[in-house]
Amino acid sequence: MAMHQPDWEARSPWTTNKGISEVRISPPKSIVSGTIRVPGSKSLTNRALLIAALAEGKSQLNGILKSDDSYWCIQALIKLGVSVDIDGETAYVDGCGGNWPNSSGELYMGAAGTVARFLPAALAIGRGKWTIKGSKRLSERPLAPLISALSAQGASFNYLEAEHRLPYELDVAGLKGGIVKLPGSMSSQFISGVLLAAPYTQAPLIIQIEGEIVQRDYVQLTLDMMSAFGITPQVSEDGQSIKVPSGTYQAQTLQLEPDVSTCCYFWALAALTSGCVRIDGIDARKTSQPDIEMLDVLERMGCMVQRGENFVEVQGTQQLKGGFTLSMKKWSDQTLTIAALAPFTDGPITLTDAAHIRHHECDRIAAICSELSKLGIRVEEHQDGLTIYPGEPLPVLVDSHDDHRMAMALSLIGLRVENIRITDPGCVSKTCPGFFEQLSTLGVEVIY
Ligand SMILES: O=C(O)C1=C[C@@H](OP(=O)(O)O)[C@@H](O)[C@H](O)C1
Ligand SMILES: C=C(OP(=O)(O)O)C(=O)O
Repeated sequence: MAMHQPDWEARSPWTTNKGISEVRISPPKSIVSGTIRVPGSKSLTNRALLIAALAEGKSQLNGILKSDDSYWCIQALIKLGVSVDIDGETAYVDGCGGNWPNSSGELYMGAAGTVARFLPAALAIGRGKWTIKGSKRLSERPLAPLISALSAQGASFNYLEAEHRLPYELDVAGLKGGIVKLPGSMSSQFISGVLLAAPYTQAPLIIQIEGEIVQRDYVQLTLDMMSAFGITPQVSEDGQSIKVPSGTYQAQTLQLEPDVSTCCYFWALAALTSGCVRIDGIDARKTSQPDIEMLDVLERMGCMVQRGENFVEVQGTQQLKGGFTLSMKKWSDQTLTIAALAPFTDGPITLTDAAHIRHHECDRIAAICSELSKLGIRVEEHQDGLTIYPGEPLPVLVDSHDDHRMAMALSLIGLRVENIRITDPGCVSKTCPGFFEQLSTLGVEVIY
């Protein structure tokens, strides 16, 4: 069967494993017990970078993620004329105060949904003409609701290939403000994207959200980051309307949290190996990153979880429990992780409310069903999720679909079964370039 070809152009200089066609994963030879540090959150990094670029003054962002998604965000900001200096995991951003120094050029978004959805509104507050391009997959991912909202606000989109898709030319001369209506059922990122630029519209802006929002907590992450830089929007009691005051973000020095979505693979590792993995730098009771919900599910499966003030430790168990249904609406990035844990539990697991992940880095529902089937695991595909049955995976070659989360989730199968082969391990660099290295540090056999 033909495997998905990587989109090499979207891999940044921060990628790892470039050109390596497959990786082979086998279980650790001894009990896993370790403490690790996980790189900064993609969601926090790209929000903080963009807000710092729009702010007045010089921000210092500590603990940034250095991955493809943040690289393309930084490159776009540099092309807009903002100075961004990286020293280790710290970014120094000299904000433009809402006046982009440059007004034209070509901007490449890589494969980053956050960049493609956050940047257009921020560009549209200024005057200029930009050509916006992205990876092949990003060019298939939905943008229409954001484009309609920005068009009604005064931005003009000229599509170079297909309507409402990347690549396009963007002609901008400021955003009017007032009421903006946006649906939230396809992606929360459209709402975050408009919010981030909203303090700079000509009149104060009010977002009216039509219907429900998937992964709503990511909108809260946006609101929290805006507040940290001095602009605090008001949210109506029912959560459907958000009023953003006019103003200018003020530069900050911030410490960003580790990426909880990445942490989940390592907590799942402990779960699957009866091992113990502690991750420093996370306070489970305080973080707003939605994927922290994974800890409750691991407990439900029988793991022991210790939530410390600045760490989370997961201790696995001999037999994981299954036999339940979970809604993934609020934290759907972990759908694939749970699907990879499910074969090793004692009962079927059904994951629901995740239809929108068909529009992520790949059609994630179809992709995970296809790869679990290749592994000999019984799965049923639903429009909005899947059911996975317990089983014994076969040692076969599986396809990462050029999707970091497919690769990281599928690698969990190799913690229980010798010689699980995964194509294109380099795709993890979208959010965690050091993923396989860290697996290996914890004693997992990783062979290229
Ligand atoms: O705003 C963000 O940082 C994100 C929002 C979510 O996307 P959608 O709301 O598009 O599903 C999530 O899946 C993605 O990994 C990060
Ligand atoms: C959906 C994801 O990414 P993006 O920011 O490209 O939407 C993801 O990281 O799982």
